Amino acid sequence: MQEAGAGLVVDAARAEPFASVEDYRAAVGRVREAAAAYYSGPDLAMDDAVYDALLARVAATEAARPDWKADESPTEVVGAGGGVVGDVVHSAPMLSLDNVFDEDTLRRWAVRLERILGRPAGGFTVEPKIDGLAVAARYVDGRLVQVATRGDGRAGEDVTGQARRAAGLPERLAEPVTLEVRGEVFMTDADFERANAMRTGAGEPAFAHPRSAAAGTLRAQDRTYDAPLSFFAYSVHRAEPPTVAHSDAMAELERLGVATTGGSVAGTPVCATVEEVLAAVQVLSASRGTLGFGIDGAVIKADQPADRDAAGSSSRAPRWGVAYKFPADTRMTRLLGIEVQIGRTGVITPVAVLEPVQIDGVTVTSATLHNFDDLVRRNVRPGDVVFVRRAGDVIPEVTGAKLDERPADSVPFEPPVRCPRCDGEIDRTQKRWRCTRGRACGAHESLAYYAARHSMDIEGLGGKIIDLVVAAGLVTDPADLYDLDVPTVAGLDRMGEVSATKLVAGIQASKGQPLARVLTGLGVRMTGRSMSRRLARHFGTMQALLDASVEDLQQVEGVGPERAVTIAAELVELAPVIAKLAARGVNMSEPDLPPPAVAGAPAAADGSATAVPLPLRRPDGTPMTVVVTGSVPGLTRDEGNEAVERLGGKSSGSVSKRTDLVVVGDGAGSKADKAEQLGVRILPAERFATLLAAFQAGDEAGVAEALA
Ligand SMILES: NC(=O)c1ccc[n+]([C@@H]2O[C@H](COP(=O)([O-])OP(=O)(O)OC[C@H]3O[C@@H](n4cnc5c(N)ncnc54)[C@H](O)[C@@H]3O)[C@@H](O)[C@H]2O)c1
Ligand SMILES: [Zn+2]
Repeated sequence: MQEAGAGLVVDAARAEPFASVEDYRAAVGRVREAAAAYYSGPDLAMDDAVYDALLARVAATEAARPDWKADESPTEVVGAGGGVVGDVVHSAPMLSLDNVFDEDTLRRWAVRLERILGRPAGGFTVEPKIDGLAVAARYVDGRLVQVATRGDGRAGEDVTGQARRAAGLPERLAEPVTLEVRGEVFMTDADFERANAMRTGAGEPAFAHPRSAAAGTLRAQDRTYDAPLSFFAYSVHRAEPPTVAHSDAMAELERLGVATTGGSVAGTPVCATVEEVLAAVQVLSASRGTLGFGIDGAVIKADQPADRDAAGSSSRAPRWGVAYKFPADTRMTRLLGIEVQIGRTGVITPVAVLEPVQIDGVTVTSATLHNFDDLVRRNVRPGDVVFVRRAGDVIPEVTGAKLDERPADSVPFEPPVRCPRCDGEIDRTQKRWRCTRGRACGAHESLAYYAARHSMDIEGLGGKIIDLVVAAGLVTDPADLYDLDVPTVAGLDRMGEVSATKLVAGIQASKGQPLARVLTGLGVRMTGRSMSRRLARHFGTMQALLDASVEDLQQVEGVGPERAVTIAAELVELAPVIAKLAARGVNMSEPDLPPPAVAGAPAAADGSATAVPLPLRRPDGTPMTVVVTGSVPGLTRDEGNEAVERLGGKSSGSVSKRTDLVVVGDGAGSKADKAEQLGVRILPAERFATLLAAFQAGDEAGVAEALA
């Protein structure tokens, strides 16, 4: 038997069965309630990840204790039994699909299909699994006469009135044919925005996310507004059995004027082998964030009618097709607060601070709320349970709130009245609010940060002078600094010729600073000094860094998916300033590190060749934690820390039991004492300088001696 629940059973292998029959029954009850809510309208009981996990545990329990199994278990019926049964009886059952969650299981599915057929299948289609609601649409003589939901798979509800408005489901076909089209009614991301604007305009609560918006709209009885809907077909049924391949039938449907999954931006490749299918699934998964509509997986189907006939279906799902589910991209979590962020150009945006939530393996702690209009329109409040979507490499967004769980004492967020950074006026004429001072709003802070000792280290460029040049309109970004000349600066209030000359010379001298400092100075969000150094060393040049993909960025130690996305977005935003800096002759590369490789020497983790193994590594290869205190001959404090990292260590500011080494130089204070108390190894600063010199010269014996 178990062909029907195959997908569930496979996933169940990873799920934990319930310990008691009571717990099992309670879970079945919760699944049924959730499915009923899911298929009947805009409200959700739980997010898909939680639902899928619960259902997997139900299936695991049934596998372990078949004697406990509930009648009509949600694992065995279409839509877990949650569909609303209507009075439109389907011409043929509308089934569910079995699920697979990884490549191996898909391969096993294909092997099983081949065994049933007694030969390899004659090709597969790979379609996007649209995250909407299934409907069947009947055309008689080319006219749309009836649209029904899936219901329990046997009979569904009549939704003709609302479905007629779905883009892609035309009133009339190009030819007067009689057929039934099946497909998914959904909302594109853009439709979702428009729908919520209409809804809140009509005084109704906003939808929480696109799928519930589509479900709510399709089943709305009396509509005071016409929220947009879309449709993609994924199958066609005619009176006579099919003779052409599924892919050809769909192309024909497209020609008749119906939108299909194959005609969408996602496309529907036809694949000869399972390996080709897997490659197509990969491509689809990678494009997930950029399609403009939500998908929750890929649907793989045997393309040939003969294969479909031979494979047949169980009562719940066909054997000739399967859904390759992608990890859920939408989760529910608590909105802890709303922060106001002011960008470099003065754009003011609300940012959601979230209770950490795992989305597709990434811990998400903050998300964009787009703009203040949206915040009002989506009716999201601090304290709400919200829906957070993270699709592909895009910055996570809050799509809406779960209104039935809103705390009684919640209050709407008060948008700022004046710019929170400079107290200036806010321009609210555009969707994206801006500080009227634009780039100048944050200029003081960003210039001070750029000039600071740990960044570009520009002597003489302190807060007062920054105020002067910003107020005079001479400088709004760091690149403008390099255009300052002595006569202009000398003409400023309280500036003499001498100090002007010194300042301009200091600014010009900073052009030679290494890339790591340029990066630090630019203040890329989610990077600090040591991360900037790691990025600079890994990529070597600014161009290589700008060209890096989000995946490339994750090759750098300490850069996870959330940080990589932010860094990539920041670099795009900074690109104009970076180009301006480069045009003014600011160095955009990291000086060569350790000397060229000697045969047989290991390559450094960052890809640069080293002659000598990194000395500040523990036996297991992880970096030693090193504190530099007091002065190291020939090095500034920052350079001392840079040197630690070059030598493979991790520099830290405070001494603890976990510190591996403390470098003690002249002027060292309490840190040296503490190191002694804790018994942490101490290296005199001169020895450290010798170590660095030996390392840079590729002198392995010298390195060993310095550390001895
Ligand atoms: N959050 C909740 O409370 C809750 C409750 C119930 C279901 N769900 C979600 O719904 C999923 C299961 O329900 P379901 O109705 O999507 O799936 P299903 O397992 O019944 O799969 C079949 C459905 O996939 C859809 N589909 C989309 N694109 C398709 C394509 N190209 N070809 C064929 N079919 C296509 C159709 O609607 C079809 O009816 C679960 O995985 C779960 O994540 C969530
Ligand atoms: Zn401002």
